[in-house]
Amino acid sequence: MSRSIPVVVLAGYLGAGKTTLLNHLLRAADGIRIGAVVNDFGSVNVDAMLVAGQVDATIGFGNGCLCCAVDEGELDALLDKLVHPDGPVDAVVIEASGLAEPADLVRRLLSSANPHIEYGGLVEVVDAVEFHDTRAKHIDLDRHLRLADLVVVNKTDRQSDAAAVLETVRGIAENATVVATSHGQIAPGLLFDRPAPDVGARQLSFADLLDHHEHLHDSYRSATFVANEPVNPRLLVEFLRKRPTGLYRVKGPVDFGAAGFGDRFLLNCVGGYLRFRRTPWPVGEPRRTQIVLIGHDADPEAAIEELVACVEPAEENDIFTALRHTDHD
Ligand SMILES: Nc1nc2c(ncn2[C@@H]2O[C@H](COP(=O)(O)OP(=O)(O)OP(=O)(O)O)[C@@H](O)[C@H]2O)c(=O)[nH]1
Repeated sequence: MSRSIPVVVLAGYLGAGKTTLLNHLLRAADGIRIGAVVNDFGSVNVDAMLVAGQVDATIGFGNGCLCCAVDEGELDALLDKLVHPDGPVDAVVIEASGLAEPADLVRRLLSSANPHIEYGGLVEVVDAVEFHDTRAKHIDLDRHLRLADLVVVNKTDRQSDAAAVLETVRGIAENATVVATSHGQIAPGLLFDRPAPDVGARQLSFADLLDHHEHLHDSYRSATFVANEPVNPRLLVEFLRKRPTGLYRVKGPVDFGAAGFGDRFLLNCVGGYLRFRRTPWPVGEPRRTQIVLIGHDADPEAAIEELVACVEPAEENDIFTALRHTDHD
């Protein structure tokens, strides 16, 4: 099966902590090979990463601004070096320069012709200490927060009233997952895939459906929903649209049965982004839905109960709700 490589865009105003967060991800990725696309080589700890065998591909830009440096074609060429089925990386992080417009970068990424790329979310890093000043100086900050799929409120170690900053950010970025950190220490599992558990070919019990994992030290939780009966496309899309904001990523193969023309619909839902990729079921892959839910401050168990309620026969037009969000291979 061809791999899809998540590409995460890391944005935030000058000095918010983007490079610190990237370095943390490179250190803590635990076997996930990250390709880092940066605009300032000097500040990324490339030597240390090479020593630890953690960096497999890094590409820098001469003029310091990714957004200005590449048009759509050039971004594609750049990602082609990093992203192909047998390529050297499992995930890519593009660090936008402090002044870049994140919407441009996301748009360029989404229109990429590279078939192996998967949108991995827009992460906006915010300096908790400078938040009010930055907001006063940059009228675009609120808009950037609203665009973000994940907001990282960083430098909470230096902000005595971090709770107030968090509340303000949550009020602005209503649909984003908001995480408080110091030194950018978010759980890599919030951004990048972990392999789905192998549930084998046996009959699944309700306990299997509720199979979930807590990563207490990582401050994120994941759960896996498995269904052997077809899922109703309308109910699934409604669930995804209304899910709690903390449920950051939802992904995996979905079986809509005859309503889905017997095809496999690969779901990739990150923050406000929702897309299915429709392909025939690969030979040997069991036709069943296997969705992984990854969240921060969210209750995956409650979400799984809602997903159980989506296992329903589809009405004639229900598939159109999913097709509106579907790409063909
Ligand atoms: N106290 C504290 N310092 C931090 C934290 N995160 C980052 N820093 C420091 O803040 C400064 C800026 O961090 P960077 O990671 O370089 O920020 P950036 O967003 O990449 O900056 P630009 O590339 O200039 O836009 C550095 O000196 C970091 O060591 C944090 O959570 N707490």
